[in-house]
Amino acid sequence: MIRPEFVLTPLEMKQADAATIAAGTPGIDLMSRAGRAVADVAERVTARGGRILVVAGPGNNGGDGFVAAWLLAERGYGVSLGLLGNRDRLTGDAAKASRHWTGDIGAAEDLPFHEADLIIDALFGTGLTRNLEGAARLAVERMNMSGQPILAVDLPSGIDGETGSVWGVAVRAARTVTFAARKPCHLLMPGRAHCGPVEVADIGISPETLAATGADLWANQPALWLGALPRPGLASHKYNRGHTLVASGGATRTGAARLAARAALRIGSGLVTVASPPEALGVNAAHLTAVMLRGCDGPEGLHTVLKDERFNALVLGPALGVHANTRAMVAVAVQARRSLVLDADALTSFEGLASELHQAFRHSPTVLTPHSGEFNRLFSGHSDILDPPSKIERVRRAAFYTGAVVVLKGADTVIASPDGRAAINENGTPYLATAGSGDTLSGVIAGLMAQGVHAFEAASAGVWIHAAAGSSFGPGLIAEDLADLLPGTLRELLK
Ligand SMILES: NC(=O)C1=CN([C@@H]2O[C@H](COP(=O)(O)OP(=O)(O)OC[C@H]3O[C@@H](n4cnc5c(N)ncnc54)[C@H](O)[C@@H]3O)[C@@H](O)[C@H]2O)[C@@H](O)CC1
Ligand SMILES: Nc1ncnc2c1ncn2[C@@H]1O[C@H](COP(=O)(O)OP(=O)(O)O)[C@@H](O)[C@H]1O
Ligand SMILES: [K+]
Repeated sequence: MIRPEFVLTPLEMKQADAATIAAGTPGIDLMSRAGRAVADVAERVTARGGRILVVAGPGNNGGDGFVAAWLLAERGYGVSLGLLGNRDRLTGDAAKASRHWTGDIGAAEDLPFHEADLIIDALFGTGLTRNLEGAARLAVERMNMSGQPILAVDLPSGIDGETGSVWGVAVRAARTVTFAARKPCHLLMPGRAHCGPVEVADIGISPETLAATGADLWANQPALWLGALPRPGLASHKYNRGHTLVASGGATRTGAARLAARAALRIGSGLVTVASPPEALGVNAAHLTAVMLRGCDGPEGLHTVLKDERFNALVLGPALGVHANTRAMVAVAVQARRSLVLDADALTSFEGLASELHQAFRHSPTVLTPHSGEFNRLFSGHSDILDPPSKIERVRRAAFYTGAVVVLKGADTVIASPDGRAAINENGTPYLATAGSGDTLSGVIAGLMAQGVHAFEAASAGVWIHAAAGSSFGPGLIAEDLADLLPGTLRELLK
């Protein structure tokens, strides 16, 4: 069984470093292994004898750079090293590492970047806490302007390790080597776009040590939830594969619900019904086949429909309309304690009214699927939720506040549970940015919950499967395609 991949914050990484050192591995050994891993990648991508420039900073990231520089010189490369600041100011392991380097030391910003076959960026790693200015900024700008390939040590300098944001300016790396585990910046935008492919080098920090930091953030990959995916048994029948109900908008706003409904059916919900306002029954009937249809007039109608206990998962929101009636339907659904996915209008209807959702979902499995516009509208005025610089923290706080699993969609979708677990998704494609794609996602998640998958696993699996389906199609993707791409994606996953 493949382990789910932990993503460690810089602080947790520091704890794991410290624990490893306390258990008997000297810090300089960790640095030597880190530097060697960098040298190994550099060697792999640069022809023997090529010109390599190492840009070293004043902390331990620079220390890794010194190790890589002397190893590469030993292996026959033409290595030049530039340091930001003064050699005498280096301390600790970085000072120790620098003693191996017997060549000249130039100024970081003055290296002949255009002549490099490879630039190694060891300026800053996880220790960066303020904007790049002066020589540091110049060094980064010149590296980027050179057009030569840059190998980033741990992370591209100028990127914040925890949030993935840019401290004024940041290296655009061709590839990145990080140590022990990826950090949030390798998955979150814009950091991810600065990294290129990221390799994780083993520097002797054990998986147990990583886990002991209490990390509860993962890369959203099948290992995180594959075991929770439903597989129908020999004796399964449609009634024990769940029944998903999707509320439709009015007569001119019915497509979104059908997209969600078809996705719920494709992901394996045994039955799916569209709950339609009376005036939209005709148009819905004209477009539905395997998906069933039922009249449902507003909150009272929903209350009546939900008397049938077999409807065990609900989608509310896609094209439902932004008004008090939508809020009332959410209240009915919460009262009925069904698995619930709230998207689009069901979220926007609570603009400025998020306090009505405080702990509203703690008693029933609920997933909220806002994009960033919906998220900001929903929590407007809640600076404790909107202000943290880390997207992960914002989503976690929204989950704590509402008692729901929250999926903040985008190129770097983050899924967080009220219990603190969180995952970052990375298998999407910009072709998913198309009308109705989010409606499909809500159907996928609800369809999984209908089959008994817990909210966090349903949300994480749903996001990944939706993204994999979209990625398998690529250019020209429209939301109508997505549901029909689910079987291929599922087939791969479940084989
Ligand atoms: N034992 C460990 O902790 C290990 C750490 N490793 C490396 O150590 C790195 C972290 O090292 P550090 O914590 O020393 O941090 P960094 O090396 O990332 O940077 C901190 C240094 O940069 C300076 N600085 C910060 N912002 C600046 C700015 N805007 N302008 C100019 N100077 C600035 C700080 O004063 C400090 O000297 C990791 O990214 C990784 O590369 C690896 O060697 C593996 C082992
Ligand atoms: N650049 C991108 N890369 C990957 N996925 C994306 C990107 N942009 C949007 N998506 C995904 O596309 C979907 C769009 O959802 P949403 O904005 O709700 O669309 P709609 O309201 O039209 O249904 C989400 O799953 C989101 O994560
Ligand atoms: K770096």
